[in-house]
Amino acid sequence: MKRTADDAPRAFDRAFADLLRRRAPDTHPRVLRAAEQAAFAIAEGHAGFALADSDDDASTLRDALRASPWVATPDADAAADPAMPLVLEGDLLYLRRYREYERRLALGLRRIAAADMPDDSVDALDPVFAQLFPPATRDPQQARAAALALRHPLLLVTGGPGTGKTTTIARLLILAVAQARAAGRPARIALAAPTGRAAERMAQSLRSAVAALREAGVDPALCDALPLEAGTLHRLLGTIPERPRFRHGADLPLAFDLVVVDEASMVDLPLMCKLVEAVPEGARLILLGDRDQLPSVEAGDVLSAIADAATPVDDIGGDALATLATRIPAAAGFGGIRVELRRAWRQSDALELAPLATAVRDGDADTALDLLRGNALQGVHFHEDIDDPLSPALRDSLLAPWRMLGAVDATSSDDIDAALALAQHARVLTALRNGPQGAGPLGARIEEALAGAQRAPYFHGRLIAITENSYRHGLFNGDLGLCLRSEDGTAVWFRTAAGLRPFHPGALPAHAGAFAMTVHKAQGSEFDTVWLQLPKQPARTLSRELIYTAMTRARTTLHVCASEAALRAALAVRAQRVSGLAARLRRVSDDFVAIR
Ligand SMILES: Nc1ncnc2c1ncn2[C@@H]1O[C@H](COP(=O)(O)OP(=O)(O)OP(=O)(O)O)[C@@H](O)[C@H]1O
Repeated sequence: MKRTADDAPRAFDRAFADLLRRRAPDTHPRVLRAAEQAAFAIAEGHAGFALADSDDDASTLRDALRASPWVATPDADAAADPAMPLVLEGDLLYLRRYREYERRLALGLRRIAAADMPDDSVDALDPVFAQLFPPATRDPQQARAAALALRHPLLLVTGGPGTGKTTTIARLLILAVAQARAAGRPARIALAAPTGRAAERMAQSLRSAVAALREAGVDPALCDALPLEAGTLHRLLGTIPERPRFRHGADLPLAFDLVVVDEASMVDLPLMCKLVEAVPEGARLILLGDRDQLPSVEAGDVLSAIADAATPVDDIGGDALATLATRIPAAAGFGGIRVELRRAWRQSDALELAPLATAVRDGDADTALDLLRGNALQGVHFHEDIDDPLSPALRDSLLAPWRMLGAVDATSSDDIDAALALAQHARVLTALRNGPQGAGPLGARIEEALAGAQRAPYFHGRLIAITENSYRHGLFNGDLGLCLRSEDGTAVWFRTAAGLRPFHPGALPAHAGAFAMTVHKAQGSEFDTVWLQLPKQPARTLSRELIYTAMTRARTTLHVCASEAALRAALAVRAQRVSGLAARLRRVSDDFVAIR
């Protein structure tokens, strides 16, 4: 991926290069340019700058960097000299800080994956396993994932929407609890996700999966031992006000034996590093996610890199737990195991998304356009060349659910609860924040259409979203609030962990209008109806992962407003990130396998 004029480094990146030049005026301009690119790479979501992307000849640049006093060239596992701001490893130039995150993350993952697991016999668990995964109706990948978790400390469970990740985790946790009980150990389990919304969704799906298992006759004592709450990773690790570091880390590990992280594709490099370092010796880590979704906005496409380095498992056969739970030799990987769930189980008569999602994921624009234009997919509507969801043809159906909010009576908590559900029913998703098809201006125009140009800032029926975590309020990034007027004045209502709660608008943490939001912000959420509005002109943020993520947020109805040109441009781009993590995990794996 060659860089183009519109992804030029920012003033900040230039200032960094300038600082190096002022400190050592004889620094080669080539090195300064590369330093600027390494700083800019972080802003673009990469872990480092690939020399192959430079305008300079890569081998001349490599030599210049090696000769520079600003550039450390340590061994893969060794810490870089803190006096040097840049690190060159292979053909990647890193800012030292991010190289250290990547190195520490690789070491941490290797440590977790190499841990000895108690060599419990699993024979006693056979009846539970048979009950959880009745052989006649079992999805073999789901059963494998659950069985492998008994003997592997590092497991990735990947798959698209509705492939049964939560269903599998519920069963896997029951098995893990049964395993711990049989061995007389406590089962200390933590459930976490990168955002409050994703954590809440994880907990909800898990609760309903466990309720179904209970109904199906699974031992209530096992069901009762499962955690029913999930929190954000920040909460799990323990934020310290005004400080970037967490309470838990290598020196104060988490007090859990099994940590399960949902929506792991959203976790960035620094956070994954801190999480992994806080996982105690001998504990298990399970990462769940959809690797085709947009990676985190911040540096790293961490889940993809770990998945690439992990050993894929889909060929161990047999029906018995003991066979399935075999420890897989880590010959080709670093000890991490990956099970990919492929079958989509969610039955929705309303929305037939799978063929379109697959075409988008594979970047097959011809098929995607045929499917959209053919109008044959249940629940999917294509509005070709429409660059405004408020245009006369669409306006009424877009606004209909939100117009009903105007009539809500804010005195009855049942009505408020129903209104909050209704408010969350539909959402406009955009690729951009600004510009005519950006979330900001579109959201403002929706508000105007609902409440007029002279509207009160917190008009009755306005939907807002919290944009920061506030433990004090019990409100988290992505939480949705509905503004309602009553005799007592205007209040913004939220569903919090403590139930339905009103807040005074002036007392809220940072927030923004929420009728329209960017796809990035919508990650980890789902809506009955999604209106995806693409920009009129092809834009840099477009990628097939962005379109895939947006489309898979829809539960029953998907409207796509786009031109052929914008769709084709988006599907031609993969949101891939430059990262040394997979290579680092594979390289260390050689030593690791030799040691084992
Ligand atoms: N093996 C199975 N047999 C029957 N139904 C299944 C099976 N696995 C999953 N399901 C059903 O499919 C639906 C989706 O499953 P689940 O919520 O576990 O998927 P998920 O991968 O976690 O989805 P998402 O990422 O979209 O939340 C649920 O209704 C679940 O009951």
